Amino acid sequence: MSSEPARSISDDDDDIAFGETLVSVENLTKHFTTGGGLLSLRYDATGGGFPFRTHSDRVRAVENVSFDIKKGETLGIVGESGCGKSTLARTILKLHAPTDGDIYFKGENLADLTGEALRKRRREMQMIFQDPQSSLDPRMKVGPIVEEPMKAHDIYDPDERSDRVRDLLEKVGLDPQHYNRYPHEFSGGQRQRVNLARALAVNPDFIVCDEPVSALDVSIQAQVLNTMKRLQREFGLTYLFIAHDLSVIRHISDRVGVMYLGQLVELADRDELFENPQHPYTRSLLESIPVPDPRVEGRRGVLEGDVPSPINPPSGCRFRTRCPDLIAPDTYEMSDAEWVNVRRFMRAVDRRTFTVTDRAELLAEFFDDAYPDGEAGDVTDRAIDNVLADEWETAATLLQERFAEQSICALREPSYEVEPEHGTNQHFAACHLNADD
Ligand SMILES: Nc1ncnc2c1ncn2[C@@H]1O[C@H](COP(=O)(O)OP(=O)(O)OP(=O)(O)O)[C@@H](O)[C@H]1O
Repeated sequence: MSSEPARSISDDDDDIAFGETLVSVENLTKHFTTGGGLLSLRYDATGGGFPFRTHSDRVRAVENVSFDIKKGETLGIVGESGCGKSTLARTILKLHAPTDGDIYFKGENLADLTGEALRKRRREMQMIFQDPQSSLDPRMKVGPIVEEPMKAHDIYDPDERSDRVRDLLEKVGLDPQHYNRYPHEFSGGQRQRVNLARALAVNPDFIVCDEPVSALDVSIQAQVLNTMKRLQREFGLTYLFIAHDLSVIRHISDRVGVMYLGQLVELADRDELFENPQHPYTRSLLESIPVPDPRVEGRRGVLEGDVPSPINPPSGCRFRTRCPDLIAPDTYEMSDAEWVNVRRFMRAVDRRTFTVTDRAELLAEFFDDAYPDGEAGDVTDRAIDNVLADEWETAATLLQERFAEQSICALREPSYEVEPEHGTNQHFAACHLNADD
């Protein structure tokens, strides 16, 4: 966390002390319903032209997410595209209505606020988006763009506002003389600085940054991130910082949350998360960071398989269908080596990643060192017969039902606290491997 700000420009009497909880997100859930609205009204070509309604799908974009953010800290949220990062950000700021769960800001439940109280909280919570170009009106000069939120919230008189704009332009690293320039006259990095000035114009406490440097050249990213850090110290800001790029997250965050398919799967201090990751998904993400020296060999490409649909996510742990550490079902007696082979065979059948000509070849490829006995062996035998008879679908279903679906990873949703090795803050990891038994 950055040190106590040298100067606070906040005018509030309800200020939260540095290091105390500013934002609390509790069991936040956001589902989108698609396909069942007006757009799904179709004309039935065979039935007299009356519109009929198709079934609707429920996209589980964010599910049961909880965390606190302390005043003055940066909480980074990382995850692959589509895992729900933007939806989480927008729901926290009430740009989407939550399906369930609560958001507390300065101890107040945002759901309970209306009118002036809600307006005030909205002013205190600002957002910066990924694309600095499209979030700036090309017909407006930069001065009025930065001034506009002050007008909207009716704060400061007109002279104060334009002085404040010039001051803010300087603070974000731009020339105050650029007041009369248009957005297209700036580079991408400069435009993101204009966005920062605009967000700061209304004295926020909390800024949600949704991929703010992803559209920028790598060489510019660090400069903008360093400016954001400096502004954080100067104005006592708290950031929720969303990115898919782990190096960006590592650079800016005090704590990091990892999202997968709408859920938070791990949350820990920055160093703890990067040095002692406890969720197989986090480990896979960290291992997929490109190695600068191509001669250094890592365990690369471990994130196999597609991300399942958020409309019908897997039961239990959502990462289990891709997890390299899926836990063996305790219904069978299997050695570790046997389970590793069964799991590899099951995944390969599911994804049809091999061709076979006969049983001996298949056994050599998957079960050279260990073949399961007893019931697990019978199931594997049947699956092999199915594959050899070109009945892949039957084999895949059999293996899924008898092995994958019997694992604790499929049967129970995981949620565990882990003893941190770095620092003393909470380390949360939603993986059954962390169950202490
Ligand atoms: N308005 C919407 N209506 C229906 N589905 C939506 C809507 N907004 C997002 N989604 C779906 O919710 C899921 C999460 O999307 P979201 O944009 O939050 O992910 P993300 O992690 O921010 O991805 P990216 O980094 O690509 O922006 C996706 O499956 C997405 O298609």
